[in-house]
Amino acid sequence: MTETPFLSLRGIGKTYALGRSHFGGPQRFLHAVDDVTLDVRRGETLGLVGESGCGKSSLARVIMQLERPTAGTMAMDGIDPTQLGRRALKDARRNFQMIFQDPYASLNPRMKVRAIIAEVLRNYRTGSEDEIAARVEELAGQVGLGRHLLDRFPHELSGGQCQRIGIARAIALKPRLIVADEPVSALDVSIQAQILNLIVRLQAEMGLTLVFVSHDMSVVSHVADRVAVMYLGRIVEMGETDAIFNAPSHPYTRTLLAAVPSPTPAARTGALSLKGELPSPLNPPSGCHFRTRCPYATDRCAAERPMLRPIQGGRQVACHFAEAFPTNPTKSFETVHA
Ligand SMILES: Nc1ncnc2c1ncn2[C@@H]1O[C@H](COP(=O)(O)OP(=O)(O)OP(=O)(O)O)[C@@H](O)[C@H]1O
Repeated sequence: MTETPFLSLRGIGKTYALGRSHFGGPQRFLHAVDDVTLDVRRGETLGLVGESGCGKSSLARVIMQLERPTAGTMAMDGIDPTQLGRRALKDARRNFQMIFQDPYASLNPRMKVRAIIAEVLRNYRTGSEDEIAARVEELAGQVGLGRHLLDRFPHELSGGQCQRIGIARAIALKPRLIVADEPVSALDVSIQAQILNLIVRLQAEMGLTLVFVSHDMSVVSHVADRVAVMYLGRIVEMGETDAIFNAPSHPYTRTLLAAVPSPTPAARTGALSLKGELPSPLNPPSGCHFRTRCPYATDRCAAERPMLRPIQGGRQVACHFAEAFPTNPTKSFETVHA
């Protein structure tokens, strides 16, 4: 029997209504997330990658129920959180927490670290004041935050230390799922590995299901079991991390891998460089959203949206020509339309 995934998204969409342009005309809608279907297994780490503006954060916020989806259904540990009222949603939130990109912005500057971490525990009435105080110390130890820092204010701490506080808050209620939205991209490169290692260690120790959002393929390769690549609101490729890195199938995935400084040699062979600007999500190209930047696009790509579908090698790809692309990356792309 196959295991029920911890998180299931089916046809999830998030559309923002933007009002009319300066010149009048019809109301404009921005499809930040467009028909996303995916599963995340219990205890698995799914990396969500794509360039800025592709909808990663919008999808993360929808999963966290910080925003409601405008289309589709979802299930989290068997319940559909979009159907919960405010009180039930607050209860359910114990089980899913978020780590934010900007560690300073997500912390109250007027509170000491001890109170910042305790706040989450008090909100959920997890115990007496003594128990909460003890739990704060325990959490500080778990995330590698020196106890002497608990009586400081956020502005007295480094970015890495602030992110450790953000992580302590996220794990305080022993959640089952964490969504980490670019958790290291605001940090010094020298600190990034420490924070990544901390997240990976906690994920393993706590058996967490983790959705890890990043624009950086090399960061994702360190943490994710599987990777979903997003482009203009849609998933274009999804599969095991090794498979994606060793033999990326979608032309967009290849362009992302080309930007990775020291990828596996196999991934680099046949890598493409991205041409042109990201089209406006207000007016995405017809058919395949990627076609305007794809060297292999044909008339079919403008006329027909490629759906995400399984191909050889245990991955799903949204490209009409996925089979034609060499799974052996030492073969050239020029063979695609030969
Ligand atoms: N509240 C909002 N109202 C209107 N448009 C929005 C809103 N939030 C996001 N968008 C738009 O939705 C699109 C996707 O944004 P989103 O932040 O989800 O992408 P992203 O991949 O996470 O990018 P970044 O890494 O820059 O945050 C962008 O065009 C963005 O301008």
